[in-house]
Amino acid sequence: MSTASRGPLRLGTRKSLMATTQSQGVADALAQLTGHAVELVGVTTQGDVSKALLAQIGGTGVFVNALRDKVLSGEVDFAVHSLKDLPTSETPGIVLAATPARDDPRDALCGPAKLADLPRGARIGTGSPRRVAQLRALRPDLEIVPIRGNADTRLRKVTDGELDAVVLAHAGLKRIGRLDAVAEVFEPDQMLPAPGQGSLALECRADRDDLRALLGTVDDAPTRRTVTAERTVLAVLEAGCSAPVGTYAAEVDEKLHLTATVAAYDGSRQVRLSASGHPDAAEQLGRDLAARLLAQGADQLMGERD
Ligand SMILES: NCc1[nH]cc(CCC(=O)O)c1CC(=O)O
Repeated sequence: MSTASRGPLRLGTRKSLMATTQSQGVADALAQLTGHAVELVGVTTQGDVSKALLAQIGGTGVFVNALRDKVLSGEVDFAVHSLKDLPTSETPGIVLAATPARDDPRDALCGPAKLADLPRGARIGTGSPRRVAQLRALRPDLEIVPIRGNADTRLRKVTDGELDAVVLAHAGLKRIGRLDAVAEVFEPDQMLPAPGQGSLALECRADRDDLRALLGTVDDAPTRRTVTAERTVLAVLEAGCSAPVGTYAAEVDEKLHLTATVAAYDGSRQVRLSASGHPDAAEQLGRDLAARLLAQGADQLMGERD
């Protein structure tokens, strides 16, 4: 089956504004680089249908599986995901064909003031243990309120006065056109992002070599290396996207730098370590750093919950 003879490429995407914006960006880039028309196919995932279910089964994979099913059945040619929503385990029959150039990986505080200027006991909304733990380490006085829902819903809780601020990914806010809500962007030394945050993932069937090559045209090698280092830490720690694990990798002067943290859920303790290495040894760098985190008690920390 040649890709060229089958009409437009069908791109499977979730239907939210954030997802369709990022998918359209990929579609446009592919069309420009390869001359192939790309059409978006909206797919409803379990995570979109039921908030209760999302809470029950946890974040890992709920946004991903419905898209993967459509890729495997051939209903779509490939899918675009937020990389940080992808479990680290491999899926039989599916390959990660490309990671396009990463958007800003940092987290952002959305509200009327910077973190240091919020009043004592201010109410901050986030459902992510990683963000909870790092916020508590920065400002132990804050009241942290668990929230769910899409970015717009969360931002509305601030404008409605229910919360003083919320923490969201800068990349997502940019994609939905809401950077106006940002009061402060956290530097990695304040808050380490989720592994792969700000990156996209293009997945297709492993047996479609022609398509893999075509999708590979939008791959960005430095992004691939940095997210490989970050996600290897997560994989070795056997943690998912809802674990209190933060990472940040970047290439500077032809070296790959990686920092990772594992925090207790109550933010009382964190282990945080850094390492540098050759960019072509990203996986080894991640593995070694994870081993050092474990040696310093990372698994005990992750086991402690309030
Ligand atoms: N867990 C939901 C999710 N998945 C990806 C993003 C943002 C975009 C990205 O990280 O690529 C978000 C929202 C958020 O964390 O604020």
